[in-house]
Amino acid sequence: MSSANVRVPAKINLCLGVGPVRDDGYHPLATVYQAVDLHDEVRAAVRDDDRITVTVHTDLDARSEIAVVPEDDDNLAVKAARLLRERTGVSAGADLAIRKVIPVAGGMAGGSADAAAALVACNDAWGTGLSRAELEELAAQLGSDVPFLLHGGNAIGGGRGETVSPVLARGSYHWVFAMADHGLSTKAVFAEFDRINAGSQVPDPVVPDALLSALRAGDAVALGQALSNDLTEAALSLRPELADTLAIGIEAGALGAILSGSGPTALFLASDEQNSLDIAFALTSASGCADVVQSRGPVAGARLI
Ligand SMILES: C[C@](O)(CO)[C@H](O)COP(=O)(O)OP(=O)(O)OC[C@H]1O[C@@H](n2ccc(N)nc2=O)[C@H](O)[C@@H]1O
Ligand SMILES: Nc1ncnc2c1ncn2[C@@H]1O[C@H](COP(=O)(O)OP(=O)(O)OP(=O)(O)O)[C@@H](O)[C@H]1O
Repeated sequence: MSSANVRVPAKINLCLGVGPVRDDGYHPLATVYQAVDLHDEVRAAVRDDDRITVTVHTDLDARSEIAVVPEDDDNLAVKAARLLRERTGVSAGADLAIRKVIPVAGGMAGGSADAAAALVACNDAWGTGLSRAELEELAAQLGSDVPFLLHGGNAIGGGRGETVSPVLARGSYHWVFAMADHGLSTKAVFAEFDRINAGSQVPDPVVPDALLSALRAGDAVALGQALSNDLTEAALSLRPELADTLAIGIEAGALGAILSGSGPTALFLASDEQNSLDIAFALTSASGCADVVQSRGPVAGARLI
């Protein structure tokens, strides 16, 4: 029986501009995504019958939220496989096996990553032969972040996050991630953003010029200063202790610190390997911080291995 294995990265948002809520409940975004070296793997094995099953394997048992990754049709990887099957009319089923490393509900698009990986894995295992562009169309239907996880590298995200366009960027960056011991719901953080901004005029979001020129120049110091996230106030309102985590990393010499997407993962830009170690060491003692990971970015998007 044919099978395919795909490696897919987590994402961070170097900036996350959020506009006023749209009629469909989503918010317009202006973001710069970066794919980082923290990967899930998804294997698709073709079945004789038409069932699509999923199993999730992880070493992340220190973080209890792993229990909430569904091993049924609610798993985003299964939804991706079903969508591809509907689109192509293929009749086969698949057994999906996810090796989970990306934190769950951490603001690093873990579920979206598995959906992107499942599209690439099933497209190969079933021999359905859709192009990258065709897979990106399906990806946008699965979630705001999914198209970027196919793309990888650095990219500007528009619309509700699903439109991805290239950005001129140089350099490889050292990141430190502080994973929280409890996830935050993306939906709840956007709802808190609306609550905080009720009655005020939220401007249309933009990608800051300072961030684009820092990336063009490959200037880590300037990038550290340009990092921004419009969901910070909302996420801190729901999880005030994250402010302490951000402060600890800055105190340890980080070039910049922000929450990843809707949080609660906090991310820190380090100047080099030694600075990254110093920040990681300082964070291990932060309360509410379940794990600290050193990483690099950018890396490629979902790829067959
Ligand atoms: C916060 C980010 O991670 C930034 O990259 C993404 O916007 C979230 O992407 P995602 O998890 O793929 O989000 P989706 O599955 O599309 O949406 C989850 C929920 O988040 C809210 N949501 C999401 C994206 C967006 N542009 N506006 C929203 O208001 C909506 O309530 C939605 O029901
Ligand atoms: N394959 C999957 N991996 C993780 N979570 C999944 C998956 N499929 C469905 N889910 C559900 O999606 C919820 C959000 O998980 P996810 O890890 O994608 O959040 P996130 O990283 O905060 O997302 P984002 O950064 O895109 O906002 C989980 O609580 C879980 O119930």
